[in-house]
Amino acid sequence: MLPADAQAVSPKETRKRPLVVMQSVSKVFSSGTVALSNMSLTVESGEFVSLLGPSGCGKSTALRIIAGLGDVTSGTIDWPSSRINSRGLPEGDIGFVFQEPTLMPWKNVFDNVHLPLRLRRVPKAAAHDQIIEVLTTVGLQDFAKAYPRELSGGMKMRVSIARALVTKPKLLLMDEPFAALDEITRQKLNDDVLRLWKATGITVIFVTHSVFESAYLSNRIVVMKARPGRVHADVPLITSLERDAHYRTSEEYRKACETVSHSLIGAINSAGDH
Ligand SMILES: Nc1ncnc2c1ncn2[C@@H]1O[C@H](COP(=O)(O)OP(=O)(O)OP(=O)(O)O)[C@@H](O)[C@H]1O
Repeated sequence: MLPADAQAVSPKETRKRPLVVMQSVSKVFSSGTVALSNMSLTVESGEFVSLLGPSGCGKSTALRIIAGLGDVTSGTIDWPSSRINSRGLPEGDIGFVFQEPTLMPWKNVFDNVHLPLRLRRVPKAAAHDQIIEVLTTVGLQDFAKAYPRELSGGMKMRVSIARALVTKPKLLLMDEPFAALDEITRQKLNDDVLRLWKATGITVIFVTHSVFESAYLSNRIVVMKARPGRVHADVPLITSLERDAHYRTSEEYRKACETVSHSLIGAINSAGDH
């Protein structure tokens, strides 16, 4: 007979288990700025969630708090399906991709990607296969010896993604990673991230200003509003269509963009209302 707790969880429910639960989180900086007020958000394993909202609505603050890069003023962050380490973060790590690639210019691509493993005292030789594997995943296997100055903006961002993935995290947090790139490169990287997400089953929380980007990538968009930052709407985006070049010109994508755009306008118009 199964133990009682095993009986209580069907396989479907196991898949749907929350990975991270933010409950009534508020963040007030020492300047007095209320960046977040009573923000609640549950993200389940395997979701691709975008946080979308106007500048200053607290998207980056929320992401940094989830990553353990900042503390909360009140409220809680829980990881119901993970073992927690001494820093209050889930074991198995979190990958973080910033808006800037933040590579070390004096190190080559291989060494830049090695960094998170080096911090865990994994020597280069032992990490070799893992690093080449993740570079292959982002299409940079032939650039392991190149230096950041020899790479395009899109390639540098791929290195940054490889560095975030090299520890095989369960959760990938991306803070407007492609905002500084040209449209074509951005679309290519959007496709790469989607491919990675599908291949690995990783959970992604993606911060963006772009309605079009969020509607292309996500299966759920959390629209935020400002003054103070909080959730305005939670928009599920379910489609049977493959997210590819055809999807970008489909009626379904156009409708998704329209729905999300209306929600964002509502968030902007009601900012400051309580
Ligand atoms: N370290 C900090 N100290 C004081 N105020 C801060 C700090 N970081 C962010 N803020 C303020 O908190 C609010 C939310 O900022 P945050 O960067 O989270 O918003 P955002 O939605 O990510 O904005 P953007 O889209 O412009 O990056 C803003 O008013 C910002 O000025």
